[in-house]
Amino acid sequence: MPEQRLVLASNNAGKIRELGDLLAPMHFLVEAQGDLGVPEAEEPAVTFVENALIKARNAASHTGLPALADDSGLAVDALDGAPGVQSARYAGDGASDADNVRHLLDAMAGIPEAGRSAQFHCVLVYLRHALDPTPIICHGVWAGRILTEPRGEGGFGYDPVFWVPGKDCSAAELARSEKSRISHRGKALEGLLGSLRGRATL
Ligand SMILES: O=c1nc[nH]c2c1ncn2[C@H]1C[C@H](O)[C@@H](COP(=O)(O)OP(=O)(O)OP(=O)(O)O)O1
Ligand SMILES: [Mg+2]
Repeated sequence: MPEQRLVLASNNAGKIRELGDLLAPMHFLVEAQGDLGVPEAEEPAVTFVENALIKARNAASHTGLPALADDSGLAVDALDGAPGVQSARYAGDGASDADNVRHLLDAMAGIPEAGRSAQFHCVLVYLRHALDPTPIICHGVWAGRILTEPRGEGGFGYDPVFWVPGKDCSAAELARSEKSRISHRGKALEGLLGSLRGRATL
């Protein structure tokens, strides 16, 4: 089968790595939007699904290619779901992963272990073209707990402070393949690939 080009509507190197791994067995030639000159989209919405649609449509309209976007983040129960869709800019515009992690640990100072439950969410949107009226939309959730100090060198974002129950380590201490098997992103992509396989045309 010939390879179908697909633009990944993300500028996050960690996501691009993980999505690339997971898409490798499919007949896609995956290209990151940054390599195709796609300008970054604003993410003005209050839901992951709306932001993911905006990012996918932006990439599809600038390239004329099918596009896959990922809008994701961390929801902490003790913070009423924050940082949520603000996860990437929790410590302010242009914040680094380390800045955001520190801001989160400060916001949760003094909260005991039993009150530190949290979930990662990932919404993936696949558009065949910018005006595709039937996007594929998949949502994956990963439940865990927020540590009091970072642990591990792998992954990205909030992985060093996300404790994975059942694995007894942080998400940053998991092998990349193991994280992808159980993560919010891995689960969302599993759903997406199932929907794509059921379609006559990609
Ligand atoms: O598996 C994950 N492990 C750790 N942290 C994670 C993960 N998945 C999302 N996150 C965090 C990173 C960022 O703080 C926010 C996503 O924000 P989000 O706007 O979707 O992505 P982004 O701005 O980094 O890249 P882009 O919009 O170009 O795809 O949630
Ligand atoms: Mg973003």
